[in-house]
Amino acid sequence: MKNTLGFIGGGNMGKAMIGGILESKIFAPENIMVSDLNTDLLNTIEENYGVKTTKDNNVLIKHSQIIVLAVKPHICDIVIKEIKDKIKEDAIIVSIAAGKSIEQIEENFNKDVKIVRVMPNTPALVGKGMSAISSNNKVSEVELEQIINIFESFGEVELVDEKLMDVVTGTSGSSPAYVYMFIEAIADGAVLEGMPRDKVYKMAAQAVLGAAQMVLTTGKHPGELKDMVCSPGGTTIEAVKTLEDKGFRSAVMEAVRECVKKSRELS
Ligand SMILES: NC(=O)C1=CN([C@@H]2O[C@H](COP(=O)(O)OP(=O)(O)OC[C@H]3O[C@@H](n4cnc5c(N)ncnc54)[C@H](OP(=O)(O)O)[C@@H]3O)[C@@H](O)[C@H]2O)C=CC1
Ligand SMILES: O=C(O)[C@@H]1CCC=N1
Repeated sequence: MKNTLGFIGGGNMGKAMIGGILESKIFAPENIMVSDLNTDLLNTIEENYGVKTTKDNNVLIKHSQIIVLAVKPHICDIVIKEIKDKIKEDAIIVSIAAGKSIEQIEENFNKDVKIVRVMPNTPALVGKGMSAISSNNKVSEVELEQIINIFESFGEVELVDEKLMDVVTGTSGSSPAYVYMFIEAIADGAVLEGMPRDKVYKMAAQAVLGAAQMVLTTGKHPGELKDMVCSPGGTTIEAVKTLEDKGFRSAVMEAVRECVKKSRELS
């Protein structure tokens, strides 16, 4: 039972985490189990990752010390109902469901359970995840450390006050989607101007990667870094003016706000 990890739900986020964890080698494939309703998906996961799979969530909880709820938020209630009577006392439940509060999960279990709430993101798959973590008071420091180690194996971790979790969803949980749209839009602009499509995604993505790395490593304000690209009377400031005219910042801020609102509604 020790050091066994189970994923209930082998969809996009479950697979991204499994990929990141296996790459870092903190768990051997035979110590990871995935349960899902979809047999084809389980077969693919077993083939690609070499982990154990089952269609029965109660088989999974028997084999796993740490159980990640990686199903859609409304499915969590159904899954908890299914497993709550058989859950072991020392099991740690890790919920990654958007908008599901620790209190709601405790109510669903209706008994003392160790619960950690995490908001990860899909770049976990390539070791560049960002995860925010909160836990209830049943989780010991050692156990929390164990969970932090798992999420640090595929990226960065921040401990946050649970009341900020919905904001985290809008900030790092969902934002990879906004960034992919941004990359796609830069690429489409380049194609419009005659660049072959096979080159544009690399160019746009590498620029985004490098810019993000600049924010993380220089400690400079993003505005200062932007100013460093804008030569006086040059090309970039023309682009910046157009983005301002079209409401780029406001659109992104509104998008984050709507995302956070939806996450709050889920609770
Ligand atoms: N995707 C992301 O970027 C992120 C997602 N999350 C959270 O992760 C959770 C999963 O999201 P995501 O991976 O995108 O969703 P997916 O729909 O891709 O994956 C969920 C998986 O769970 C399966 N499932 C449904 N019911 C059950 C059940 N009763 N028992 C076992 N498995 C079941 C689904 O099967 P089927 O499709 O057949 O229903 C599906 O394969 C959500 O709560 C989301 O809020 C958090 C951070 C980021
Ligand atoms: O779209 C969603 O609901 C999930 C939560 C964060 C990212 N994807």
